[in-house]
Amino acid sequence: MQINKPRELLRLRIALIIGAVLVLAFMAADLMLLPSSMYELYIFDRLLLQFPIILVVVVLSFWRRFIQHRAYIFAGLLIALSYSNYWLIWVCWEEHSFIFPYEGTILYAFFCVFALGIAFKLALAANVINILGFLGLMWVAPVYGDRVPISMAFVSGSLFICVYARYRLDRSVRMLKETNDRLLKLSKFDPLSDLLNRRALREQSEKLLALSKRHKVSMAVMMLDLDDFKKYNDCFGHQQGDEAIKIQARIMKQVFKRETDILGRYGGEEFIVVLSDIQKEQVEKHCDALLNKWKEAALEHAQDAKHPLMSCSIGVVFAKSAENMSIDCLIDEADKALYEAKEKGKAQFVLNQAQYLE
Ligand SMILES: Nc1nc2c(ncn2[C@@H]2O[C@H](COP(=O)(O)OP(=O)(O)OP(=O)(O)O)[C@@H](O)[C@H]2O)c(=O)[nH]1
Repeated sequence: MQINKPRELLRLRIALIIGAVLVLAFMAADLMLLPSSMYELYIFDRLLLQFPIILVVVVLSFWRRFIQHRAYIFAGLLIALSYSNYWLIWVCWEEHSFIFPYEGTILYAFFCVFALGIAFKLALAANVINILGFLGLMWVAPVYGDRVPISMAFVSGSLFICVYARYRLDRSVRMLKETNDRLLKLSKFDPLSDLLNRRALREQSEKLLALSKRHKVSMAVMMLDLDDFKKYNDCFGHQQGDEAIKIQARIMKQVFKRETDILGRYGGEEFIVVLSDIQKEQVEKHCDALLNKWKEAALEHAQDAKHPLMSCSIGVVFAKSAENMSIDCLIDEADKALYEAKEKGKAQFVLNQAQYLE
């Protein structure tokens, strides 16, 4: 997914500052709880361990590749903050026989995973390391006495819920993105031919026309129409007719391969190709290629059709310069050329040069 880097960076820095402010707020609350003999130790942990760790991450956020590596950095931050808390719990117990609360560990996990956005797999890894660390701490320093088992269950359970919630969230976002991509495709592409639909065809053609005008390059618009398609449908059925439409689309994709070539279904059995920066001779070659590919396909036509094999007629308008052109007038001209091709006996192309429009 594309992200807006400056905005994402700003959002993350704000989240880090909020995190630092929260640490400060909790410091005020903790200092009310702690005996004064422990102030020095506590302030060392918060101001000389946790604050610098957060500061390092803020500084890292100015690194060019921070966005790419942010999940690893935040996972590291979560582990470092949690272990600095474990150290404080341990030293408070060892040196002052003071029972320091463990709830901060849970808060760090939720903050880093959701506010900073550590994705599921890294969140899982970091929280497993933190759970193991807490279990290890309880093993070497059973600070909470009778409450050790429930404390271990509480920390493990909370961190597990944090990771599971992240998994559900990531899954929902992924599903939403997939649905969004599908809807975007549906809104742009014709499902039968997988070519651009009429609306997207118009939008992209307008853009290509504007570019062609700016760069003063040529343009060509082709209109393709399957010959005697009604007879084909009547003879072989609508479903076979759909197959012929798919073949037409496949042939078009085989012939037009440039990234800028615009291929679309204009409606029914009519298709449009818009080309830019192309020579007239190349356009003619493309038309021959389209007609030949239909011959190679050798799709039997209805008996009363003009030709024994399925074919298409092509009307082309070629403009050396796109100046003073509009997409509508180019399509109109291509349509007239198509009519000529049909009149002349179908299975052929007629190319008109749009001189009078220049
Ligand atoms: N199978 C199928 N048929 C379609 C589709 N869209 C339009 N058609 C059919 O295409 C046929 C077009 O017929 P006409 O416009 O008379 O043209 P034609 O029979 O190809 O005759 P010429 O253009 O003169 O060669 C109609 O019978 C439509 O029902 C589609 O998506 N699938």
